[in-house]
Amino acid sequence: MENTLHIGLIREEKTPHDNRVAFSPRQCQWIMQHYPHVKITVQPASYRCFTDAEYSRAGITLAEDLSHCQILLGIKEVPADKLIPGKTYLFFSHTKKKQPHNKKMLQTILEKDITLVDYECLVHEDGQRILGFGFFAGVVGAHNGLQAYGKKTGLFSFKPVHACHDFQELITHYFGVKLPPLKIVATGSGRVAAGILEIMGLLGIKYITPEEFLMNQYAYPVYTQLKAGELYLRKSDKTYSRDDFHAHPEAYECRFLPFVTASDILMNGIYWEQRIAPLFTWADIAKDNFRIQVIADITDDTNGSVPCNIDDSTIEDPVYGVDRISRQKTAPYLPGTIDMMCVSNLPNELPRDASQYFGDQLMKYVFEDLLRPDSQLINNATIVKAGKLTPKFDYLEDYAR
Ligand SMILES: NC(=O)c1ccc[n+]([C@@H]2O[C@H](COP(=O)([O-])OP(=O)(O)OC[C@H]3O[C@@H](n4cnc5c(N)ncnc54)[C@H](O)[C@@H]3O)[C@@H](O)[C@H]2O)c1
Repeated sequence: MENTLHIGLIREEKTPHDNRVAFSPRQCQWIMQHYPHVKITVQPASYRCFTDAEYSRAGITLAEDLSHCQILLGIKEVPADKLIPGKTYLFFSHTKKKQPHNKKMLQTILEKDITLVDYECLVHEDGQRILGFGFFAGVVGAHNGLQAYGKKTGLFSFKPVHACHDFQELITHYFGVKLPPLKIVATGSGRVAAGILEIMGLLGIKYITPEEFLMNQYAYPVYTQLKAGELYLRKSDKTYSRDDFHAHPEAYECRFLPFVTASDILMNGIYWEQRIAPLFTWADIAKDNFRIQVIADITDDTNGSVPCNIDDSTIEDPVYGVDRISRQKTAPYLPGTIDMMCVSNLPNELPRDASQYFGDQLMKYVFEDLLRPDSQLINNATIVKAGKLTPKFDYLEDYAR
């Protein structure tokens, strides 16, 4: 058919290889049934969370050569030598903050007359991002944090999430689990926080208001959640306004400190940047009354909102210790350490569910726009159009040349 729109799902070539994908086999099937002029081709990959055979069984064509496709969908950055001239690419480019390691890629995108639409820049009218993997980062991070506490105390044990086929298997794994009394403080209110709360619900951990959490002890596991409004107050008048906080975070102080003496585990899911005050300081960590033993820093900024996040950890080896006095990295689970879970690619432990969720959001809120010749949503997220920086992103000129 002449006006067929060919979409390709590219193989993730960045190393280490990412196992996620923009559409599952069933989602590809659904799209082709509902949009007869759209045809999807999948580039084979041995490490993708859905196998080539699963795409084949769903009736999706697999092909190494995607040169017939107008639109190519990936997840992570595409190595410069793999970029096909003249195509429209969608992926997380990590270029809008002039990230040095992606400079060469952006230069090549300009040279090869490519159009780059960045998933991160696709936003709803109120400015909220449409696409993200935060929910499953929260799920996996909360699980890993609990697992670390179980290992530290010797009180319980879970299997790693990446050993589960999918989220459904993880849920089954939780049946009959009885956790000891413990107190968890979770921070944030976005997707990551929603994932943390999902695990709290699945394990029957009871919600307690922040005020009660600080005052009481419980004979069963409990958690509280601190959103930005509970975490930060303007120094001048002790109030909180969301817009003002987003614009002037440096004018706000952090109110987390009382929770360090009342919690066993911190699950950190806030949005953070340099101008935002950290949750506590090294001096607080060294004090005898610092009760937190395990920190699942899902936000995961090294030396960021959690000062004792001094390094990234990996899915294979997710936890390290930090000595509270010497501030040095140690083996985990020693007396006197805080045990840190600082994995930056948590959704890769549940790639099938994370991909499926991503594809759902893409289908619901972006796909129709992608098919239109002139969509405001897509235009706003287009960093490069046919080899030229768009006006919104022309501040990247010096970085890209
Ligand atoms: N470790 C991992 O694998 C992993 C995976 C995904 C996300 N993350 C990180 O977790 C953190 C939270 O992610 P998320 O998916 O929950 O984000 P989100 O976009 O769903 O939510 C972010 C929250 O921060 C608020 N926010 C947005 N802009 C802000 C600003 N300028 N100042 C203050 N607050 C602002 C929003 O209102 C929202 O409540 C991010 O730092 C993200 O990078 C880590």
